[in-house]
Amino acid sequence: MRTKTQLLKVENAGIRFGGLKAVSGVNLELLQGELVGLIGPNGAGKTTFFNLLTGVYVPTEGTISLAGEKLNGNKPYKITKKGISRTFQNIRLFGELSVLDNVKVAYHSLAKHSIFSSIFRLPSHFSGEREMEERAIEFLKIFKLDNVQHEMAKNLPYGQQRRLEIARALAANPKLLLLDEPAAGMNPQETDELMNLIALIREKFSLTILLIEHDMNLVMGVCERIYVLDHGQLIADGTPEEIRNNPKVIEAYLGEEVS
Ligand SMILES: Nc1ncnc2c1ncn2[C@@H]1O[C@H](COP(=O)(O)OP(=O)(O)OP(=O)(O)O)[C@@H](O)[C@H]1O
Repeated sequence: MRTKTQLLKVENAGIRFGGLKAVSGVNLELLQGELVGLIGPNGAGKTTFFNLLTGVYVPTEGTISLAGEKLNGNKPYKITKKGISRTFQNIRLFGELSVLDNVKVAYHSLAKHSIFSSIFRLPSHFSGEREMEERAIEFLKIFKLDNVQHEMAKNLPYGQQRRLEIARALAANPKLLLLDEPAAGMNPQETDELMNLIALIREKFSLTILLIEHDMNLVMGVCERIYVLDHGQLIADGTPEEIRNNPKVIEAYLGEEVS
């Protein structure tokens, strides 16, 4: 059997806000191509952990490396370029821009053609722009959003906005995609479709995915492994079956409604 390469390595990472250790001593590893869940009760530190991975916060302890390269201290846009993209718990789209432009914006941040060629509208600018648009439309097709490409993002129904956010994150060509509660606010049918979509994009783009989700059916259904945070610390990791039966996890969730 071929061994998989390590993509993300997090060693003893944490952050404190004043006296509060929001995340502490986290060790986590993702292999290339894995689809892994990150769960935990409200306030456990999941989103803060994503903020550490993406450079929104600088860890006050530990190290984070992607493909062997240390990321600590890099600005978020640099970390995106190095290969980590994310979606947000509360959807963040450019509401006044079209669906297509929302995806193209992500390409622009990575575009090879220079500002000089853009300002002076040189041929290289137009070929770059055309290529970008074609690729963006390809993405929208995968997400079944090509038929609404000229709509303003803010006018899309909620489920489509969630899909657009994932499409935009993917357009940055990440190695690692972080999804923060992608099924929040979706009905069961939309959630099912989303599960299939996540499996499909992982396959198609050889992606590694880390998924925060409160919907246990979704997490248990698609993830190969799951990490569990509670009060900022990892209390368990394992297969969905192991996590389901782990007494520490059950205790952490006691009093919480597990959907
Ligand atoms: N910038 C900040 N300043 C101070 N405290 C913060 C900051 N960001 C997060 N926290 C605190 O860190 C803890 C973890 O919050 P976080 O949002 O990461 O939890 P979560 O697991 O994502 O929760 P939920 O499932 O409800 O989204 C909470 O106590 C929160 O109040």
